[in-house]
Amino acid sequence: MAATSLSDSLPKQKSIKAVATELHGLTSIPPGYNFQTISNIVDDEALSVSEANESIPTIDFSLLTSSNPEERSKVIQDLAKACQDWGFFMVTNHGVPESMMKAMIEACAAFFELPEEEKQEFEGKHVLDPIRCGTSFNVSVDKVLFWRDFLKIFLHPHFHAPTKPSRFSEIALEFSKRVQQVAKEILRGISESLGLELDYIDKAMNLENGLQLMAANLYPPCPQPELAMGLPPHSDYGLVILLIQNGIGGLQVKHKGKWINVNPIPNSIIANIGDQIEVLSNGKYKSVLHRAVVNNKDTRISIAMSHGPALDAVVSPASELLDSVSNPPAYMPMKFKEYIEDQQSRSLDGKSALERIRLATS
Ligand SMILES: O=C(O)CCC(=O)C(=O)O
Ligand SMILES: [Fe+2]
Repeated sequence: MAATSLSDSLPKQKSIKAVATELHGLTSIPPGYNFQTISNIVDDEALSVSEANESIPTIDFSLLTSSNPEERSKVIQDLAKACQDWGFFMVTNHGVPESMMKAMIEACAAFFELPEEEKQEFEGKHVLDPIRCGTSFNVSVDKVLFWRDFLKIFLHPHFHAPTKPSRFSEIALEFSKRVQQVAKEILRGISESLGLELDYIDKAMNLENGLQLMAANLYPPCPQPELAMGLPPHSDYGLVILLIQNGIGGLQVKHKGKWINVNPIPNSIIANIGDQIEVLSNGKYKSVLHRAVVNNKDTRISIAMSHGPALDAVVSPASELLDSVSNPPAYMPMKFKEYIEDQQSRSLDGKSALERIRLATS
């Protein structure tokens, strides 16, 4: 007889879509979704959302591929500044057609609309299963449930897609190729901005076999948005993450101790630096805490496209950037696959995965 794990014997956690539908018309959330019960007071400075009209910087992607050396060097400087000061930026003129971004969002919306039994076919068990849908973050360890359903798919080096809804696979294949080109060009720019060879990251991280992952997130309207949380503060694994959304806000970025609402320029793509760039740059570019808050009116969908090293690549600070006296290595080398397994199997908690490989440098 096949061994059953504990999670197999527990009742299945309902999707937030199903919970929100059942709540329709009610004014309070089930107690298990109250994020306030676990957020600690020290972090509550974190609850203050900046009133100032601050905005994450913008990078004009078309200049990254410019043949004019002055334009290129200017945008590399802008990129360096955006990575150092914010870790987040909006990418404009990226060349991914608006119709393709819309089609991808609609395909994800249609997936979440599937009957619950049909979605259950894609309920992966292991964090490295190539197609995995579920709710919250990791229900076997989450201390409270998050107001979020997700669909995670590995798109590269091997392409996977759910067989339903019917055009999902076709749309995802086209979208993933276009977005991967944008990510690769940004990573060339980041290499250059760090003073490394243009293709340093490409080679060192074996991007030919790099992991591209789609994480589609669904956040239905919530009757008590101030008590619930879509995704708690976290940084992302990977090198660079490119995110699109269905025009509804909810992403907040922590900047200088305050949460800043991200209001993207229409049709831009939001980019952020992942933990593996923090390691590779030896902390010069830091992955930045962000979270997804929910609202009581609109269903929000976001799609985060994560671009990482090959699963078996070992990520360590680039030796070219190190100096035994002034810049000793600040992170332990770690295989990307092991990093993902570690980060995804615990509860999502700030930058705790990166903390575990940080070295004392003084
Ligand atoms: O929904 C969002 O805007 C954030 C999503 C996110 O941070 C993630 O999927 O890692
Ligand atoms: Fe994230």
